[in-house]
Amino acid sequence: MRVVVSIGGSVLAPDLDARRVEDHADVIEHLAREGVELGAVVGGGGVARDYITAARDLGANEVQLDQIGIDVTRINARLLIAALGPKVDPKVAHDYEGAGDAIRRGDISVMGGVMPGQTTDAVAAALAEYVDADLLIYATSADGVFDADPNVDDDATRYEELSASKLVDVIAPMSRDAGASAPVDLLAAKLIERSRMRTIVLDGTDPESIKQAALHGEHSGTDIIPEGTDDEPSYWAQR
Ligand SMILES: Nc1ncnc2c1ncn2[C@@H]1O[C@H](COP(=O)(O)OP(=O)(O)O)[C@@H](O)[C@H]1O
Ligand SMILES: O=c1ccn([C@@H]2O[C@H](COP(=O)(O)OP(=O)(O)O)[C@@H](O)[C@H]2O)c(=O)[nH]1
Repeated sequence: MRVVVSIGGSVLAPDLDARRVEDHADVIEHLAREGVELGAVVGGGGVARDYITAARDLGANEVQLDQIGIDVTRINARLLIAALGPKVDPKVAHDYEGAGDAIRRGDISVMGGVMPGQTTDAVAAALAEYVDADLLIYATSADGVFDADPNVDDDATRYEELSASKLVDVIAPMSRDAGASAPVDLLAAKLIERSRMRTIVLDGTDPESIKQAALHGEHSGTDIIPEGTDDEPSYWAQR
């Protein structure tokens, strides 16, 4: 089974805490020991937002801000690599071929951002499509996709299940500025739709939830189900 996990910066690095990174690395290593082939994509978190805010005040344009964001995601990727054992590719992959090669030879590959105009959500969706992953997991700071921002609207309701095309509709009105918050970005939603990738969006604050979702499909977030697929995938039934 091949899984791509997107660990949002809000989950891995809201601030710098070695213990939190270690806990996520432990789960990734556990999954690898269970025979799961893994790509991990990490976001920029609070540090990226602080840099982006400061650079915006200094007059940087959105592409320059994205470039700063990408640099920070790659620093966070290095942090996760530092916490992972010998089965990780020690290089932060800067493109999908590099990540795919590492995953195919049995290493865990870690990526950050790759280009302006998107977020690491899109990187994770493209990597999942490129390596023909069985499953894409977004570990973010909200427990799934809601019909409004749950941190702002007390009446926001979580979708237990969404088609990819409905996901696109929910995400489309959200901001695309550097540092914006959304459970997944619009390009990611479009890539999930075209690749028909089975996807889970969950609260990754407790990394155990990533483990349960990857190994058993159990979680309390949102399932993005490819249209026309009703059955549970066979890799979960086998466990
Ligand atoms: N419709 C929505 N459903 C879920 N979360 C949303 C929604 N709209 C906005 N958000 C916000 O998006 C945040 C996740 O974005 P972000 O902090 O960038 O996460 P990550 O670090 O995982 O990329 C959530 O904490 C939530 O406040
Ligand atoms: O391929 C990428 C990945 C990231 N970013 C920039 O880096 C920021 C931080 O990345 P991300 O949003 O994925 O981090 P998170 O929200 O998970 O903290 C984004 O807002 C973008 O400005 C980018 O331009 N291209």
